[in-house]
Amino acid sequence: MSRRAFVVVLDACGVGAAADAAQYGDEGTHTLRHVGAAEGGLRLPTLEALGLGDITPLPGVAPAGAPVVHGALAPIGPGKDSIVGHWGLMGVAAPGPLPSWPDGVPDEDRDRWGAALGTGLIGGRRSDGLAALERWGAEHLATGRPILYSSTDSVLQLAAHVDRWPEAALHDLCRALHDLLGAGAPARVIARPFRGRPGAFERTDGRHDVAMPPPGPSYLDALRDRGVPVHGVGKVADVFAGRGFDVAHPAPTNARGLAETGRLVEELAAGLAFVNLVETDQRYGHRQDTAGFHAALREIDAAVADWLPRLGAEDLLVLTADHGVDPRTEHRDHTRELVPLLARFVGPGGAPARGRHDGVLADVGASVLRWLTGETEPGLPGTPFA
Ligand SMILES: O=P(O)(O)O[C@H]1O[C@H](CO)[C@@H](O)[C@H]1O
Repeated sequence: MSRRAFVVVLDACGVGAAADAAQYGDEGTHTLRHVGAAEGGLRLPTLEALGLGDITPLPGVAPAGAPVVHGALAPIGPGKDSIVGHWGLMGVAAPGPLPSWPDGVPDEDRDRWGAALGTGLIGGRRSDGLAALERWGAEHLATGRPILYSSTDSVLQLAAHVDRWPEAALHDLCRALHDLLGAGAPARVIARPFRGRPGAFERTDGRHDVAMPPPGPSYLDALRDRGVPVHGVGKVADVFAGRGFDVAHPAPTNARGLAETGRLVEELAAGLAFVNLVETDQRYGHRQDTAGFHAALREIDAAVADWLPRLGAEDLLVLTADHGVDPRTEHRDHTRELVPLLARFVGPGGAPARGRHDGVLADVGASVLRWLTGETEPGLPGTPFA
């Protein structure tokens, strides 16, 4: 059997507040609806035809005549960032809240860490990433000390100018900080290299996430145990600390991610391609740039239109997300939301499978395992829809 599965994560494309969103201050959030409202309606003909507008009412997106399997999926553990979202899709939940610094890192900790690393650190506040560059970039250039900042997520970030810190050296420094913090480390320490001059700093494509391994086995491990090849595109292999992946294809931009996915649609002989398309989060979502967000969605829509005719009866395509980043919130952080499910595959009768499936993120991993191997993994959560 040479079955294939493509799971494509449209980063941060939430479809409405999760049941416990109030605990995160995220009542009433709905990323895609509010992006659509801000842009006078979403123009996404391919996703519309698949059934995006059947999942939830969205400005500009009509219900489809014959939607594929579609619904909304809820998170399976605490948190609302990429790492817990991607873990959740593959059946792993964080056992509890992971270390975070929503009020910033205390100065004494920042200075102690900086001394232990031998570099010194500046900043330390909770900050938007681009604002952090403008606030501390000149001081960083003058001192060489990397900029430390936090968010509401279990994340610490180190930003450094490429003239001061080659990207590889910054990646090593993030690994060193993660190791230094040991059991108190966040889920991720993220390297944010940048270039340019004050007032015109810009990030490079050299982002790197140093992540804690998932706290338990995932559907990726279940696939590998059964000899199924697993490919990661974009940051997905990083957020699993590489665990469960045979091949990682870098994709710092959506253009790269879409091109890599198109190539895998063409060439992958068998197995899973697990894809993250980062720009609706990193480039547009956190910046509350709804026009950019919509343009990125339209590029994805066009790519999906290109893939669909190249998929056969042995192929499963899942379009989903990991969390939200609602542009209407006062903060610019992630939002605790349900994520969309659009699953295109041929059902037992030989016709395209149709119908509604509301469940949890882990249903994606359960479906991939069953699609590719015919088996289930009783120790992991999730109900297959395929
Ligand atoms: O503002 P930037 O640096 O993009 O940071 C964002 O990126 C982190 C990882 O997704 C989040 O925790 C959020 O704070």
